[in-house]
Amino acid sequence: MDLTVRQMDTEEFQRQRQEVLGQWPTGKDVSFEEAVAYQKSLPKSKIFAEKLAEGKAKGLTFAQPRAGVALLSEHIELLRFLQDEGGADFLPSTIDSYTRQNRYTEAQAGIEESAMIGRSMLNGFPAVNHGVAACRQIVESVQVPVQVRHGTPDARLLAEITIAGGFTDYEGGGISYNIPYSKDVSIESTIKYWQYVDRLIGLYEEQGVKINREPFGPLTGTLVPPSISHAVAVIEGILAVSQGVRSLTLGYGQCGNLIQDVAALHTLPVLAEEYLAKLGLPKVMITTVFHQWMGGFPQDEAKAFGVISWGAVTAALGKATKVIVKTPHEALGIPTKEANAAGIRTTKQILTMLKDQTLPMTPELALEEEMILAETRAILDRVLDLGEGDAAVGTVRAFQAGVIDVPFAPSRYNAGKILPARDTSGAVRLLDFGNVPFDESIREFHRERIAQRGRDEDRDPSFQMVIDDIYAIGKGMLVGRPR
Ligand SMILES: CC[C@H]1O[C@@H](n2cnc3c(N)ncnc32)[C@H](O)[C@@H]1O
Repeated sequence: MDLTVRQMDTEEFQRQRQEVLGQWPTGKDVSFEEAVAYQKSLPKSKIFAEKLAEGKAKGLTFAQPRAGVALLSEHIELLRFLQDEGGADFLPSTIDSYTRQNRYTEAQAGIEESAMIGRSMLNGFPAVNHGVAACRQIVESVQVPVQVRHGTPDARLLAEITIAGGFTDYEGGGISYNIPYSKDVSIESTIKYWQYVDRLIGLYEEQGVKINREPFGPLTGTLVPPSISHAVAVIEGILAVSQGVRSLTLGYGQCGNLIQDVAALHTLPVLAEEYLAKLGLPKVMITTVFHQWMGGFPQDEAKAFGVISWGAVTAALGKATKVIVKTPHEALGIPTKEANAAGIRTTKQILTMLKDQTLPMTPELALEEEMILAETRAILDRVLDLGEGDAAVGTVRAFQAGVIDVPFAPSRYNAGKILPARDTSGAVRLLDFGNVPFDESIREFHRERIAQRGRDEDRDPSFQMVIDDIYAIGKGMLVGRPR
């Protein structure tokens, strides 16, 4: 395994670059020097890292939707609507599934079909096919910073084109865009692909261009315990900073219990700073992003707004820098622009009402923070041991050993031995620990709380609880109580 966490050398980067820019005709429009000049021509109001820094300093929580459609003019119309009618503080361009799999020929067919039929036949914006000039048209058509949101294991060409196109933030990572999104792609290969992405951004940073990076926190979005998602987020932060990234937004997907989720938001930046320092990496700007519930949603729109609101409350009380907004069409599919804007307005109403409130420190909150810190440190320390100090090598070995194990992940590189279930207060605990390196005191903490739920529900803790929890929110509950 020639994988290493060390910064990619220039020769290797340039060798890959020739291949990457040749993967689709639009790659030929990318010129690094010209793109640096274009990025530097952008007003500060369009630089993601600048606005994030301002929000962090002021203790604000910003709202950002997901959104993407096939054709450029419709995509611009959609983003402007979400900015003007939704009040979005940041805008996305959610990339379609074909592009995420580097299937640009099918993306092209989707564009042509959409133009013919008059509606989007893709589930996102095919940025590679549209190319650099089209991305710049998007950036120049809106007033707020724009981010690339996707799920791409090999995201090298997408990064080249969208960053040259003026996007100032790039989501994803070699773990978080592999394990939840692929079945048969090795972790080593995607870590390497993403080291290219992060090295490209490092080269922009060396030219004075700020590009923020946002590892994908929620992973499978299904009962992922904070320690697992935090371990992945911190590792992807380490991998990115090692390649020259200097601005990170670390993410976490809502689990649903307020105390646990606020504890997760408090501890994530603490852990990132701790491990970046431990590895002697430079200090970087760290912000947080909270994803409103990523699991199954109620079909009923009023109930969906309830779920959206609960996520907004948690983001506000947990002082996340940014919250990713869901829509009342979540259970149905790609939302209309009206539904998407409504989700943002609902969220911003709550963010504004709660901006002067915080959740007080209580013994329960302190205990949750202590547990998340202990659990995540146990995982990260084992990863570094396995890698003999190299976080990249350690990550590959940690997945092989089941030390990092993401619940309900499709990847065959994921052990899939751990089993999460909610305790009686709705906090996500582990019913089965698999091979995650938790000591007896941590295990007892989880076992006792799940046992208490069993007593409350008059049933033995079992896989049935997990199934009930997965369907619970769609049925209007949080904890999947038996009939
Ligand atoms: C990470 C998965 C989330 O992204 C959302 N999503 C995916 N594609 C789009 C899209 N094109 N427009 C709006 N939301 C989208 C989807 O609803 C889900 O909540």
